[in-house]
Amino acid sequence: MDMDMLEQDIERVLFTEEALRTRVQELAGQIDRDYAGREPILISVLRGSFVFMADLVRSITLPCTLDFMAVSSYGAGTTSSGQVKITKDLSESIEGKDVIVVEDILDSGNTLSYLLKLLQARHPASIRLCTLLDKPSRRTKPVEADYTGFSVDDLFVVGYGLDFAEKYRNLPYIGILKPCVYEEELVTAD
Ligand SMILES: O=P(O)(O)OC[C@H]1O[C@H](OP(=O)(O)OP(=O)(O)O)[C@H](O)[C@@H]1O
Ligand SMILES: Nc1nc2[nH]cnc2c(=O)[nH]1
Ligand SMILES: [Mg+2]
Repeated sequence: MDMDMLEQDIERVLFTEEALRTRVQELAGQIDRDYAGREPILISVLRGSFVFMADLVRSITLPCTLDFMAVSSYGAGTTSSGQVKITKDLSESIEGKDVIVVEDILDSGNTLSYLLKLLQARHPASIRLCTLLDKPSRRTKPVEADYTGFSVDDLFVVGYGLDFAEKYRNLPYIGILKPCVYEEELVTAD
């Protein structure tokens, strides 16, 4: 599947490459100011946040370190199973550190409420959440981000790390899929 074929599945672009670049740079600027004199550790929640993380850290000018954690609750569909699975834990201790959790999207809050609790129990000096996208209307768990790129309506979005059935993560922008794409996937899944 080449990029042209991926593009054909997109109904509408919500955030262009340019809009994402500008906003990610602004978030990095806020983090630079808020953490001046400190050395935060940024934790990317895989897989969705890998593109955002890569762009964000390259715009942060402070010394910082990185780690990765893999969590999954969506399976192949567009709704959360509600069960969060840790498929890869951190490589380093976060005790006494200033942690910034980096996510692509905050939706029901299931993933983050589970993860933030788990990380709090490891006694970091501080913990903040930076999410590129927030869908506040979908929240079932009380999670709030400290840094938010954009708020979005209740639409299933793909691209810039975000997938549908593991595809579309490599699109450089964020958009919504044509309804026929979901229908095809449902037929294939039967
Ligand atoms: O607020 P929630 O309703 O929990 O949804 C948000 C989470 O769902 C997606 O991850 P997913 O579990 O699909 O795994 P992925 O990152 O590997 O795509 C997304 O990357 C967030 O981590
Ligand atoms: N790709 C994708 N994953 C999600 N996980 C939670 N919400 C979303 C969404 O809108 N798109
Ligand atoms: Mg994720």
